[in-house]
Amino acid sequence: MSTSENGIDLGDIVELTNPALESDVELAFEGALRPRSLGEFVGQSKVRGQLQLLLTAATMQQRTPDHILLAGPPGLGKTTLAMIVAHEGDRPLRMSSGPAIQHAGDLAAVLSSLVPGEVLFIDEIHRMARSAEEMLYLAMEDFRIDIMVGKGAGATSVPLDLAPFTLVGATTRSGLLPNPLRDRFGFTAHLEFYDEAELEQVLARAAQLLELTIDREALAEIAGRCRGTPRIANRLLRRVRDYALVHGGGAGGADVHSVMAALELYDVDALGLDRLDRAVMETILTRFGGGPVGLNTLAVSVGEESETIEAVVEPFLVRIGLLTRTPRGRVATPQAWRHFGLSGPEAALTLDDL
Ligand SMILES: Nc1ncnc2c1ncn2[C@@H]1O[C@H](COP(=O)(O)OP(=O)(O)OP(=O)(O)O)[C@@H](O)[C@H]1O
Repeated sequence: MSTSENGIDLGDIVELTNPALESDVELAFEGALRPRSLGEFVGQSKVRGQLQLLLTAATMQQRTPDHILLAGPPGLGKTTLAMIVAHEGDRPLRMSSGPAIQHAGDLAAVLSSLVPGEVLFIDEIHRMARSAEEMLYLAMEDFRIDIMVGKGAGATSVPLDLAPFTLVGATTRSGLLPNPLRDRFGFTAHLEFYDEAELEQVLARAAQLLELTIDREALAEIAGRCRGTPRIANRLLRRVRDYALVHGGGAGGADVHSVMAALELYDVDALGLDRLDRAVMETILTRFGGGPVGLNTLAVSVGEESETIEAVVEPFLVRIGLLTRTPRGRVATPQAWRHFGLSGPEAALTLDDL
């Protein structure tokens, strides 16, 4: 089994070839590449500095760190940071998610079994049941919950003390969190998309862990196409590694030509737009004359959940200047018309043309 310089076992990841295990392999791959300390975590320097201060102060005072909310689009490192919070303070970590907490009882079971100082990570915290949310208010503030015993007129609430813990909540939609919950976090970190220099660092680190030889030009080419997102950077790197392996006769090195060929094969264009990004933009441009078009209409037209469009697709398209959000709906920018090789709203097709 091969072990990287950082002591991470990669052999079991590389050796798995059964397609049925592909998603497990992806997960293992993601896990193996996760930075384990704030020092290893690339980019987000402001957030790193803020977290470092919060964690150091808690250690100096020998108390549990304040509750932390991590907000931002998927794949920017929220889960990784939650793990680092636990790891840096040498604290146990419990992982859960909003969709798994559909009743107050689900949350009570988790909270009542926490050990002192434990870090509780709740991913997609905006999707937790309202009744659980209310229980969480008291738990976060007083490390206490009220358990209802009995039913109807005879029901009584019994207070239950909890071990002090740190809640790390992650959300892609911080706007959906009720204010009372948001206010109970001692610190909110807003994660931003990564710039290309940072993504090159993420990729160089991952290539080293994967023992893949790749030059700077090739790293820059991938960095420009990964939507400002480390998860996508790592995923594209994996496809490039496959390509280099197959077409390089097993030598395993990658250059800019193998990067371009691999990414073209997987339909990742020069701006890093993927199939869904392109479907959204082409729908706005060709079916709706460039917009404005409402979110729900757009979602139905491309056959995707409106939540996915809003949280995953749009932030990136807005960031790279292809889309603007207006009160009347989404509008394609002149840059979008150019990128898709169309000459302007007058070139839009009518519905009958499609
Ligand atoms: N700053 C970073 N430096 C290096 N690698 C990173 C960084 N941020 C994220 N990654 C890598 O990107 C992958 C995805 O990160 P992570 O799972 O933490 O994202 P997330 O924000 O929790 O996503 P989601 O919202 O979908 O749960 C991980 O494999 C991690 O190794």
